[in-house]
Order: sequence, then C-alpha cells, then structure tokens
Amino acid sequence: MRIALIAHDKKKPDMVQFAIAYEKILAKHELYGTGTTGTKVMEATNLTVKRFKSGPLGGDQQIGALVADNKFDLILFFRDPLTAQPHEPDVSALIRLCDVRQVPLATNMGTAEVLIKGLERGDFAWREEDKDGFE
Ligand SMILES: O=C(CO)COP(=O)(O)O
Repeated sequence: MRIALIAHDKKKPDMVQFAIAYEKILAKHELYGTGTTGTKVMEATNLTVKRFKSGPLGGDQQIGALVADNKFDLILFFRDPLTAQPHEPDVSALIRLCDVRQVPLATNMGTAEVLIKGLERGDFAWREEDKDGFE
C-alpha cells in the first residue's frame, strides 16, 4: 500500500514515535511524506520515505494532486489544531480530496493507530482493486 506521512511541527515528535512503534508494519509498504516529516522519520528509523516538498512550500498540494488521481491508500496527517498554519488552504484541500476519493485519512495519532492495525489485519484489501498505479 502507498502511505503518506505528514505532520505539523508540534506533532512531529508524535509522528516519529508512531513510526518507531509501527516500523515493522510501515516497512512493508511504500512510504511517502512531506519534506521535513519524511526526513525526521528516516532519521529515527530504518524506513525509506520518498519525500515531496515541505508542506508550506507545496508538499501538501503535491500529495493532494496524487490523491485526486487515487494514487494513495492511506494518509496519516498529524495536524496541529492549536497553531495557525500559513498554508492552511493547502491543508484543507488535501483533506477535502481524501473525502472526494474516499481515501482513509487519520488527522491524529489515535485514529492512525486504529488504521495501521486495520492495515496490518488486511482491512485495506479493497484498495488494491480500487486504486490507480503511479505512471
Ligand atoms: O506542513 C506540513 C503539512 O501541512 C508538513 O510539512 P513538513 O513535513 O515539510 O514540515
């Protein structure tokens, strides 16, 4: 499955902890991320994360464009609800596109834990039939 990892600055420690805790599961999948989040996850684990631009520089939009083409199976986006983001429109657009394409999306660690356990259990098998490949 193709998974995107994204975290706002104050949630990056949560994302790193999550990646460490679920490294064995995540390692079985194709990982992508926004620039800084992807770098921090790679520094803390043995995972390989293909990185897009940093969120404020367009990374959310790059991932959103691929969601629009139904290329992602799961988006783990640890948002900071208490800090204004200069690129808030990009954040909202990405979340909206997940809803347009019915792509599973976690915006906090609690939901991410449920989804990653479901992923491991095989609950995402329907995505294999539904998604489109990267060209
Ligand atoms: O800003 C972000 C998501 O909106 C995350 O971007 P970085 O991972 O580059 O910090």
